[in-house]
Amino acid sequence: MSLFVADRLVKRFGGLLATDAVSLAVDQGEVHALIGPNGAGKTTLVNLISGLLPADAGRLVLDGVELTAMAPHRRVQHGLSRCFQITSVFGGRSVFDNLLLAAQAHAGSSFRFLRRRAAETGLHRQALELAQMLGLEAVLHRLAATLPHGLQRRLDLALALATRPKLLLLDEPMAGMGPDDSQQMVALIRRLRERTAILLIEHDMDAVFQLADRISVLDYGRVLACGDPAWIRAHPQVRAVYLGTEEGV
Ligand SMILES: Nc1ncnc2c1ncn2[C@@H]1O[C@H](COP(=O)(O)OP(=O)(O)OP(=O)(O)O)[C@@H](O)[C@H]1O
Repeated sequence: MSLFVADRLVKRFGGLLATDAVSLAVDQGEVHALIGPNGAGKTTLVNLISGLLPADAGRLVLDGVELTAMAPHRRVQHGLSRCFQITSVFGGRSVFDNLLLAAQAHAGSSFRFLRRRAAETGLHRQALELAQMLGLEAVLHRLAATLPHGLQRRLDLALALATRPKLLLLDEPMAGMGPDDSQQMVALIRRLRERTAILLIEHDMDAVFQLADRISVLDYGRVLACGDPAWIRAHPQVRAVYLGTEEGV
């Protein structure tokens, strides 16, 4: 059984059917990419999954738990995390403080029964572990706002991971990056799949084809095709949708 299932999701904006009975599954350890031309409905779908938008119909299930009617923060408690295109770091705090605050926010009551000192040590360890995982050890004491773009995006990712997600929604992680930063991000995301399944929305087709185990193509709010990268690359309708755009597959 799949870790995550979206089943026949529907979202209307007035007369526009932005999400037209979309079904999608993500397996444990999988990177599932969602691609499609501008306006295809990718952002709407991710907003339905994270709970920012209510669905008009359909169901969402993560690890056997029905998320459909849950508020966004409760979905996070049940293992869904989202890394936004917009940065969520506290610019005026150090990288380490950001990581510590995120670990603390998630730990919440789970450290309640530990003595204060033990709780602090546990949180410090988690913050350092996140820094190591994302290659941020060298900038731990820098103010987050002074980091170059690529490192800020990595910090964003570390903050999303602090909630120990089962499924991570990654919304254009390569946006605004040059080729070097993008390549480093690809390597990082590849390592993350050991920790969490990933639903990746990305316009950078090189990154998508390097990372995805499976790709779903959205067009006019519907899933046009879903399959492994080789199959998608050869799919005549997918090629037709992308033909003539810079994102040609
Ligand atoms: N809040 C809204 N009200 C009305 N229409 C909306 C709203 N949000 C999105 N839409 C419409 O729904 C359709 C899907 O938009 P969406 O932003 O989900 O596409 P997308 O695939 O994410 O596009 P892009 O790649 O440009 O981000 C578009 O026609 C868009 O204009």
